[in-house]
Amino acid sequence: MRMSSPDLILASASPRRLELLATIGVAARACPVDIDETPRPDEPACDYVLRLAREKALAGREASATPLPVLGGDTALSLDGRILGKPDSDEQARAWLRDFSGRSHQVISAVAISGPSGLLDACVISDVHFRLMEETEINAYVASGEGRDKAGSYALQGRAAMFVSRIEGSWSAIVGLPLCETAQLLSRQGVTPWLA
Ligand SMILES: Cc1cn([C@H]2C[C@H](O)[C@@H](COP(=O)(O)OP(=O)(O)OP(=O)(O)O)O2)c(=O)[nH]c1=O
Repeated sequence: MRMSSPDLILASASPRRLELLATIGVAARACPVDIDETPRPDEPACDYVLRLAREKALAGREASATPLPVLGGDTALSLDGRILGKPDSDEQARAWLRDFSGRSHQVISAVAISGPSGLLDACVISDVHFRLMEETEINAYVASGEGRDKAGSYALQGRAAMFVSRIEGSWSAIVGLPLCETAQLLSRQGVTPWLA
């Protein structure tokens, strides 16, 4: 992989989006930003993740002082009109997984890229169906710690794949960054390292 010259700045503290970008040949340099992630009253989930992705990209633009494009992303879940981010506690994670058991919820993922073409963004909604889970499985999964820093308290790319019987949408969006839409936005910002 090309390590010396990044294609863009990733306004994120999480290694996951860096790894996802690397899978499509994009080298990013991480620039962590700190923004308030509290949803506004009655804010629709897509509006919420788009707002946070844009705020991350703009905060990254200010913090990094670089001409490179700056990418922000955000992922949250929607279930019965509630927006779920990362769990506050193991107890909350267990309660959420009980809610997911035997039904579908939505994962909403946004990307925003600040670059020469302005601030471009996209929001992707995916349906994730969980099979019925036993209480012992839920307890063991939460105790594994895998879901602690993940939206909705699970990782589809990890052990939680055991519980997900089907998805309708974008796998990469569910695990943190919609790569199809990201590549299209990057092209519009003049970044196409996969063509080199
Ligand atoms: C649903 C799901 C989420 N996630 C992750 C993706 C995101 O990293 C995280 C959602 O939190 P985010 O707030 O979107 O991102 P982050 O805190 O990891 O990184 P930053 O804010 O610094 O950019 O949940 C998975 O890894 N797998 C999954 O199956």
